[in-house]
Amino acid sequence: MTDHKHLYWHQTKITREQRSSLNGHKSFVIWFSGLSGSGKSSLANEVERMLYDKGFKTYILDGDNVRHGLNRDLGFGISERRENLRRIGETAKLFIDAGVIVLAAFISPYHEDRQMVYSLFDKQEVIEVYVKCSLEECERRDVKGLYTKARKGEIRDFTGISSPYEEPVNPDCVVETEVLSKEESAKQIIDFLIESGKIEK
Ligand SMILES: Nc1ncnc2c1ncn2[C@@H]1O[C@H](COP(=O)(O)OS(=O)(=O)O)[C@@H](OP(=O)(O)O)[C@H]1O
Ligand SMILES: Nc1ncnc2c1ncn2[C@@H]1O[C@H](COP(=O)(O)OP(=O)(O)O)[C@@H](O)[C@H]1O
Repeated sequence: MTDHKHLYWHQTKITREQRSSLNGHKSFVIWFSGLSGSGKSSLANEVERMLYDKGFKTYILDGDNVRHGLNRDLGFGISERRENLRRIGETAKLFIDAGVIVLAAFISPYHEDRQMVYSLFDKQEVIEVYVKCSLEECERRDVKGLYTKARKGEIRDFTGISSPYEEPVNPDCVVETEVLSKEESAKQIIDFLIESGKIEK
């Protein structure tokens, strides 16, 4: 374990409040959790486009992309998924401090790990979105052909097949991507952000 007792927190001259005020909006994280193929990336991109069009500063953190760089050393075992989310949480925190709205799209399959990530933030800084779609439909979509490979035993610990997905217990939004179009799903989230006072119209 690294010894942190000789580290000191440096207070910056420009505060988060000043950055928010310059941007003209609050910063927070929208955390999209759901099975592979449930629609996390598509939805995060659609919501980002809508926010961008309204002039908000945004950034997407996405499972596949982050695992190409920052988390390229991590696999899909229980402890590696946990470390994956911890690093992403800390990264999201930096973006929030910078005044940016973060859209985080990660399977984040374990209840305990999601709680660990959310505990890094103030309660009002995190919105949990459950991107809900049945395993059958995700497999039917099989966007990247991963379910076929997982069924053949070519991918270990694949969520929904050989690794668990624990549904969010009390999410702020449940988006049913099997029923709604991409645009309707994104609009549901934008409406929630407005109703909950996170953004103005
Ligand atoms: N074993 C296994 N299980 C699940 N997913 C796998 C696996 N191996 C590779 N992939 C690809 O990695 C993407 C999920 O990464 P995440 O960082 O979101 O996963 S996690 O939150 O740490 O569980 C996931 O992306 P999405 O399909 O966008 O969810 C897959 O493309
Ligand atoms: N309401 C919806 N929201 C998001 N994606 C949807 C929706 N309806 C259908 N889809 C489709 O489901 C697939 C989801 O893929 P993707 O966004 O990569 O999922 P994930 O990031 O969860 O793996 C895309 O082909 C997308 O067009």
